[in-house]
Amino acid sequence: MSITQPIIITGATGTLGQAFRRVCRIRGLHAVTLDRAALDITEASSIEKALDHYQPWAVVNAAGYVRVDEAETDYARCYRENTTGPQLLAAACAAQGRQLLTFSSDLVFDGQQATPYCESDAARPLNVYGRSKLLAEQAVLARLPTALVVRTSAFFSAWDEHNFVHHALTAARQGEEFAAADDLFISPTYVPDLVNTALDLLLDGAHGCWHLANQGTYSWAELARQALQIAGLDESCLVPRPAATFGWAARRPRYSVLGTERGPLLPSVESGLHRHLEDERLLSSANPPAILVG
Ligand SMILES: NC(=O)C1=CN([C@@H]2O[C@H](COP(=O)(O)OP(=O)(O)OC[C@H]3O[C@@H](n4cnc5c(N)ncnc54)[C@H](OP(=O)(O)O)[C@@H]3O)[C@@H](O)[C@H]2O)C=CC1
Ligand SMILES: Cc1cn([C@H]2C[C@H](O)[C@@H](COP(=O)(O)OP(=O)(O)O[C@H]3O[C@@H](C)C(=O)[C@@H](O)[C@H]3O)O2)c(=O)[nH]c1=O
Repeated sequence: MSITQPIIITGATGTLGQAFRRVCRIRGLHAVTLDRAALDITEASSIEKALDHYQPWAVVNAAGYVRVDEAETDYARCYRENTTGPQLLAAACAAQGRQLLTFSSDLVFDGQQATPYCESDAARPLNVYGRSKLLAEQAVLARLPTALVVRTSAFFSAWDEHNFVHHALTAARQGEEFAAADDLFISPTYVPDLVNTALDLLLDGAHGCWHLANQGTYSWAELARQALQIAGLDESCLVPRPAATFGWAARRPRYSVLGTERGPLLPSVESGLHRHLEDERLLSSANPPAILVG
């Protein structure tokens, strides 16, 4: 790669896209984030135009369709954004000799296992979103075997408000009840850890499927409880409930904890929660560090 060539990041308006922009800035990596208008991943001509214009050494696909329940009925859009998009990106990167990093999910698994899922474990999704992600993995690696496909899960970060931990903390601070599933077990993932490690792997030329999530097995209710405990908030607002009582449209695996046969690369969930709360404190202070803002 030439140092004048950037990384281009799709999905500029989303949680992951914004986190990549921040981390690249912090690390001094030359990166350009592109929103849907600048690069629509479902349009081959839009991809080609962006690649020709920026001549990136790598493309990070942070775009996707994440509304797991709506996907059950909005499946055409879900497949277009989660499967067709990555497939077109992989074909374009293969044609032009560029590297690609794209993201998949713990929801490719059916939850029948009782031990953490590794990269080589059989994937059998239970819902439309999970199927769209599994099809994407297969399509991407078939077209571009050197692509880096990262399976990850259950984002949390203080860098935006669109996540479960933020909602739990906000409810507790406002003295409102917060119901959380106590029978779905997941791998919560602190977005800055994910982004830093995914970039390390990309820079190292890693390829194939990797599981990246913070270490620990949590139900959603346990995740909320630990966040409240670390924040020193009253836990009485927390209402642990079985998932079946939420009336979600999409089935979810009972257990989708991500392990890895490549060696764990991310620290514990507890460490991520401490840093989430520290970031919150810094961002709400009178003079937040410039590097953390925007
Ligand atoms: N959130 C989570 O807990 C997890 C997420 N993931 C994966 O991480 C990725 C990012 O998720 P997250 O940041 O949470 O998602 P967000 O919903 O926050 O962001 C999705 C982004 O994708 C963009 N986008 C959608 N369709 C297109 C398109 N056709 N062309 C260009 N951009 C498009 C959206 O743009 P616009 O604003 O225009 O709609 C938005 O910027 C996804 O692949 C998701 O499956 C994996 C595991 C867990
Ligand atoms: C808002 C809220 C959610 N939940 C549950 C529902 C859900 O299972 C979980 C998180 O809610 P969400 O709908 O945000 O996430 P959900 O769609 O289940 O989670 C997934 O997102 C997709 C994109 C992924 O790829 C997965 O890794 C996973 O994180 O927490 C509660 O228990 N209480 C609440 O108040």
